[in-house]
Amino acid sequence: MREILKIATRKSRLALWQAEHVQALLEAQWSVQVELVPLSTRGDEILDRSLSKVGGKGLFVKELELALERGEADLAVHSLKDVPMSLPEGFALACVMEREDPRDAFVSPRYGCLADLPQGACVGTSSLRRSTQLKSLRPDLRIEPLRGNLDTRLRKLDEGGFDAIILAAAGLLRLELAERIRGYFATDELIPCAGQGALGIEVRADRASLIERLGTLAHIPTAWACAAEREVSRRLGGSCSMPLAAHAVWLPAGELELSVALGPAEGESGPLLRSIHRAPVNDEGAARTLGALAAQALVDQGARTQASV
Ligand SMILES: NCc1[nH]cc(CCC(=O)O)c1CC(=O)O
Repeated sequence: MREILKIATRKSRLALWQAEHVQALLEAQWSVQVELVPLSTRGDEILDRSLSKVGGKGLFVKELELALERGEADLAVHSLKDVPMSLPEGFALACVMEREDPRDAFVSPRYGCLADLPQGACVGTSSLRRSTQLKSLRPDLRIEPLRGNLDTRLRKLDEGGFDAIILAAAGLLRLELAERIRGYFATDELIPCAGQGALGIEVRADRASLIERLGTLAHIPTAWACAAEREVSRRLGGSCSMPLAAHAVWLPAGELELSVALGPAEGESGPLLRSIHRAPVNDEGAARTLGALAAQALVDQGARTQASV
């Protein structure tokens, strides 16, 4: 009988797309049958409050980890940016896959880009990272909360609640909603979140042979870039209540360039701190060292570290 592998996934259209993507790759590469186990998570259920107030990134992955723990699923496919910097004891990130477009996208029925928006226009986003960077680009804008899965957010835009909204391009591209994108923010203008656009596969840490086999899905340039980005967040005690942006790009000759930005904590005022670092990177350790340097530069500029989550 063929081996059966089960993928735990959230039920949103994007999560299901991502799980089906991994399902197709695994079925094509290994002689296995792959089934999806769709689950509801607290992050999907709580829609009326800002995520930073209700417990952060872990909300999207907790239920999936329970399914792994109970043996009801073998792997969980996550948007890497929703995965906490330190996984709970007993779990491991088996691989990071090739990144989709990491940029943030400008979505609007009327306007082509940020510069087109009239004075005081209303932009929807619930991401502190996006709102602090937007305010620094356009202090006049009114930024209003916008939660829910991609379809919900687009519907709220269509209902006329906002002049524009900002979404990760990756999600829109995966769901074939590219025609909604009016423009892309350059990654040094609106710096993406650590891991944006990449998928991570989580397993139980005791599944050594599964972890080894999943190495075939890994994309090393993405994995190392994301290792640098995630290290910044880990060093600063990253949770999503922290308006932290971290994005690394490969330069010719194997150099990695890491851009970071950190805004004031929610409800506080202060400057948007920024820093750029670059180093030759030949392994994951060197990528993390680059991340640690960038985190230290933010601390030197006055960033406070939070208790680790
Ligand atoms: N925070 C929710 C979330 N998690 C992953 C994506 C999009 C896909 C990705 O960045 O990998 C999104 C939507 C968004 O931020 O617009």
